[in-house]
Amino acid sequence: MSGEPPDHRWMPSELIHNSLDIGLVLLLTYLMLLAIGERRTLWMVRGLIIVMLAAVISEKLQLTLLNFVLEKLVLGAAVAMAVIFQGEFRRFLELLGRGQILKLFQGRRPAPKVDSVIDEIVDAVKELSQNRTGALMVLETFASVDGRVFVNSGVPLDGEVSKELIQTIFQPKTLLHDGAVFIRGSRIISAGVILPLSEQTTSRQLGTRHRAAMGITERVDNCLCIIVSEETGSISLAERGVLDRPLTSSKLKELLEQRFSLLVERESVAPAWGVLSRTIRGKVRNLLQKRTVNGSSSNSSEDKK
Ligand SMILES: Nc1ncnc2c1ncn2[C@@H]1O[C@H](COP(=O)(O)OP(=O)(O)OP(=O)(O)O)[C@@H](O)[C@H]1O
Repeated sequence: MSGEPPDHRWMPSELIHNSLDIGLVLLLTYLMLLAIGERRTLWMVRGLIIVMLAAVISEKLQLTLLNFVLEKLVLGAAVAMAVIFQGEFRRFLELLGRGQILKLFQGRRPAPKVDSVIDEIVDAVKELSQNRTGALMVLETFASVDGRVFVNSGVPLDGEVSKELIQTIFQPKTLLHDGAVFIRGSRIISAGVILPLSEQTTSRQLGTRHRAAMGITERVDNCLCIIVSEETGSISLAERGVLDRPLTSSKLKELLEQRFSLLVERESVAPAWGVLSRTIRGKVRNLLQKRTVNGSSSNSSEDKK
């Protein structure tokens, strides 16, 4: 009869059906977690699952307003995560399509540890200093550095930070030894980078390598510069336009552990966040530039009139 209220009681078959449904969703989620395999990302996915469960419970308890809010939250979070983890989704779907889903259960290349990245840099600096090989390194810290601040962005490398790679780059016979190396997290992004020089008057001992380190750190707050002097082998660290020198390698390690560790962890644990934020910032910048160009062209056409 159409006038009868709907029966909200769960039938056994409905219960079995729902359990199967939930079981399959959990299995799919588990496979996704294996595909993602990063600690902070796992927390985010777990957070989403908790919100989803809360939405289901609020629906069962007929808390209409709460359920409405939670459903919208789940939808928004799911869309955001699809954007953030597009790489992981692609990997998951690729493995599924190729019938290689078992690969998810095999170990992934371990993310580089913060300490090991700093150790590699400090070991390289120590040897460069002992051999009196000049070196200049820009290290991104708490946010990404806009490459346009460099006078010349050098040669792209995108290699894992290692003592051997850093030492090789700065050998005087290599084509890349002139200029700075740019390090983001555990990656050497580029070499042969030309930095803007500082206008500050410095000690006569300090030439353009040190002025370049001061110049970039004056302009960019979220970076550090390590300098190894070719003349004296002394180690310096530049931050916000100020040189801390001379440093021992153990002091350098201590300073890097205080300042550099966060970024390395961020890049190795949740690389997708970095990519997403850079993409969004790039899009906003392009949009603003377009608006400025449109604004100035419409102004000039009005002027002509
Ligand atoms: N603007 C710059 N950006 C990046 N690297 C630079 C820049 N200017 C100079 N360099 C690097 O510094 C080297 C020259 O160092 P210079 O001798 O002038 O400096 P310094 O501060 O006295 O260092 P050192 O103590 O090693 O001699 C260049 O060969 C080049 O590799």
